[in-house]
Amino acid sequence: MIEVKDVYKKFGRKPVLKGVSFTAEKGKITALIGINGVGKTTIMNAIMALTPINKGEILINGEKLHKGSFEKITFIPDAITMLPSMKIKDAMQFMDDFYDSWNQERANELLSFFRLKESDKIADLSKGNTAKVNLLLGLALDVDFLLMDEPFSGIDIFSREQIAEVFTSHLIEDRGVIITTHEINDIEHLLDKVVLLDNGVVLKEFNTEEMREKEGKSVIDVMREVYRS
Ligand SMILES: Nc1ncnc2c1ncn2[C@@H]1O[C@H](COP(=O)(O)OP(=O)(O)OP(=O)(O)O)[C@@H](O)[C@H]1O
Repeated sequence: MIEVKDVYKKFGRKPVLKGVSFTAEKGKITALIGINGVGKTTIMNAIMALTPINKGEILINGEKLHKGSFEKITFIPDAITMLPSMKIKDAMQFMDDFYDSWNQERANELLSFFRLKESDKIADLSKGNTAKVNLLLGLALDVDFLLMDEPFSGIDIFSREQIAEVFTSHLIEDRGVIITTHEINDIEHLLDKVVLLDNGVVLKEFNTEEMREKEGKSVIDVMREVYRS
């Protein structure tokens, strides 16, 4: 489980996170949702220890992030900054050399699923195909938790559907996923839990199935209620 406990973060004098708490479990997809600038990426960065927090605690399977944690958790950022000068096959080799958890079989499956060619240079790919490579490099790691920041950003509807399909086929198994997205419609049916953020705090955290069954509300219905009140 990932436990984010009462996390505070300021940039200069500007408070961005003001006591954020939520959990994300293995085998489930948890979505962090909120308007631009609410602090979703900051939370992802804090979980990965890419940005220091001012107060609070973040635990992964009950432990603070340490060197060994990077074999348990991986982050797929929204812009591929990794390995642009490489061909896809060299990027895969790099990942294999770097991570014990690299799973080449899964990488090959994803490569053919996305119809990517391993001889293609990453820098020459379209935005959608770059996002797919990004996803492939993250998903082919056998980790417990996967953090994905805006995997649908700037991607056409067909590629979005393809990526959403990967969520069900390759992603979950017994892994835990935290995703940030503005494209709720595409993946609402895949989400197990939603964390709605605003103004540096969690406004509401709910289980999507329970919400549907007990209150007959979709994620969008709850968002309308929470953000318009
Ligand atoms: N390194 C930084 N230095 C100063 N301010 C920052 C830094 N990183 C983020 N911020 C500010 O923190 C706030 C939250 O940013 P963040 O990127 O976490 O939001 P977000 O919810 O992911 O937004 P979006 O939906 O647009 O991706 C913003 O006001 C942003 O300008």
